[in-house]
Amino acid sequence: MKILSAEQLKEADEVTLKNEGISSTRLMERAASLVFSEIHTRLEGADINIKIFCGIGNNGGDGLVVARLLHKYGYKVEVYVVNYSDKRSDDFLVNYDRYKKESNTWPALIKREEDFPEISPGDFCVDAIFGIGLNRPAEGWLAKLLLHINNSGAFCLAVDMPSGLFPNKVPGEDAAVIKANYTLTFQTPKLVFFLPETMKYAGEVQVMDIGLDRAYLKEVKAKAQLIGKREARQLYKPRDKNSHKGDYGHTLVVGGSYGKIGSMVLSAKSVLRAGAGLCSVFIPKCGYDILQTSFPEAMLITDKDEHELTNIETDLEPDVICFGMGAGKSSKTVKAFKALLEQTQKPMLIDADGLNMLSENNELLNLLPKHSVLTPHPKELERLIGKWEDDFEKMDKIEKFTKKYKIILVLKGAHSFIFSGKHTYINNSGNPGMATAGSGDVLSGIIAGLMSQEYEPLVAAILGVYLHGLSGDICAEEKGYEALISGDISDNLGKAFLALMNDEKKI
Ligand SMILES: NC(=O)C1=CN([C@@H]2O[C@H](COP(=O)(O)OP(=O)(O)OC[C@H]3O[C@@H](n4cnc5c(N)ncnc54)[C@H](OP(=O)(O)O)[C@@H]3O)[C@@H](O)[C@H]2O)[C@@H](O)CC1
Ligand SMILES: [K+]
Repeated sequence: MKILSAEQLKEADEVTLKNEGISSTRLMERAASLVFSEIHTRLEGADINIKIFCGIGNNGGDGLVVARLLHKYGYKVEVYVVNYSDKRSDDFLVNYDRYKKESNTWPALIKREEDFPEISPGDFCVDAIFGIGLNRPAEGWLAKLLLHINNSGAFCLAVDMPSGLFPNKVPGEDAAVIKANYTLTFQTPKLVFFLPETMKYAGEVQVMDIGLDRAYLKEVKAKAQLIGKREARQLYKPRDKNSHKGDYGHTLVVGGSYGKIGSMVLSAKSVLRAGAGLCSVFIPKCGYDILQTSFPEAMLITDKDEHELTNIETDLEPDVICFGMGAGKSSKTVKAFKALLEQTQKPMLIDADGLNMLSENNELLNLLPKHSVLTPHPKELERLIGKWEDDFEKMDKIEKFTKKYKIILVLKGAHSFIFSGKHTYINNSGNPGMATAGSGDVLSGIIAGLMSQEYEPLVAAILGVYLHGLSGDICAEEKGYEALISGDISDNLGKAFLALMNDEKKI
């Protein structure tokens, strides 16, 4: 699903009005009616106090439509107009009158702290103060109102965006922003719902299709795309019945050092679980028994050194090399890595200590084969590209980095981001149970395993990250977050492939 900017959404709004020949009031009615339906479906006529806070722009107009419809259906509604300015939008005014007519009451006006209503923890608040039109931080009594809603302990549903959250930048540290429990957002998700610094504000997000112009939505160039099951499924290549293991490629997994052979077991297993035809493993001698015993499906080659990688020599011609897990970064290993890079033309997957070696020996970056996939977590990323001010600057820096070295970068996190230089893809599978040792080793194996099956590196990265998260979701259903360990993610990858093609299953 495309993630559009506020400017693009406004343009889509205008194109829709023109092409459908409808008024903006009609479009507001359509959008806000969906919000009402969603609330009505969930509350089922419950006898609770609903407090609706409306700004004076179009987000406030949406709030007034919701208020009118809830009132009509017999809900106990109190409406507060947050009077931060006298410049009311036309559709706000239309719906202000409609609300008054429907309810025979005047909404309460909030223009200073003394006007704040008491909010009980059992109340249901609707935040329709600001949407995508926020252009400066909320200040003074307005900021206090946002915090008053947050501190009330009441359930808060945000319309389109939590108020105080900018669509295109990170709010300052002391900024007042609504912390919504739930956000019903119009047409496309907003980028800030997925960035580590801002994702806490939106709570659970649901996208409402308000029927903006299809042709516009199809044509518009989105800066980022959200990857859910539908998008991931389109990337999957079904197997030909008449095929053999040679058709699914050969991955060579290189890494490991004394005490860190487990990471190699996890990566290598995941290579085959992801469907690669063959998997060879190159490790220091000390890992021989461990690997042969725990993963007999792999072919094994050892370094001359007992404890670390010193010379990665093989006669193999793998389709992809997955490098770095548990490798350490001694000077001997750096030398071996350099020699490996010099011999390799095909895109590689580089993870963990492979990334750390790149950060400490920048000249190696120039040796990376084109379209290689790097899979850092935020700390490894910082070592690679330096510090950033906020998530937006981080994204800019990553874009430049990926363009400069012609690589693909997977930034691991609650929502992993995949950067191709031109586009950004945001993964929407996975859960907090996956924050566990070895989870990244499994991901490297999955992506490399897909690369060896002739998935383009970018496609392998996007599909691999999605499947990794989906498998984690399946594991979490069975085991809960705490007990989930990374071997489970690898072992359940088969179920993830099945779930990818299965509409009936919830995940
Ligand atoms: N996209 C679509 O297709 C549809 C969109 N719809 C809805 O429209 C919403 C966007 O509405 P909107 O443009 O009127 O902006 P909104 O967020 O209500 O802000 C209002 C005004 O607040 C002001 N202001 C800003 N910051 C401020 C501050 N810190 N402190 C004080 N004032 C501040 C600023 O005015 P300024 O003072 O800068 O002139 C701004 O214009 C969108 O989120 C969705 O809910 C649907 O109805 C239908 C389909
Ligand atoms: K809002």
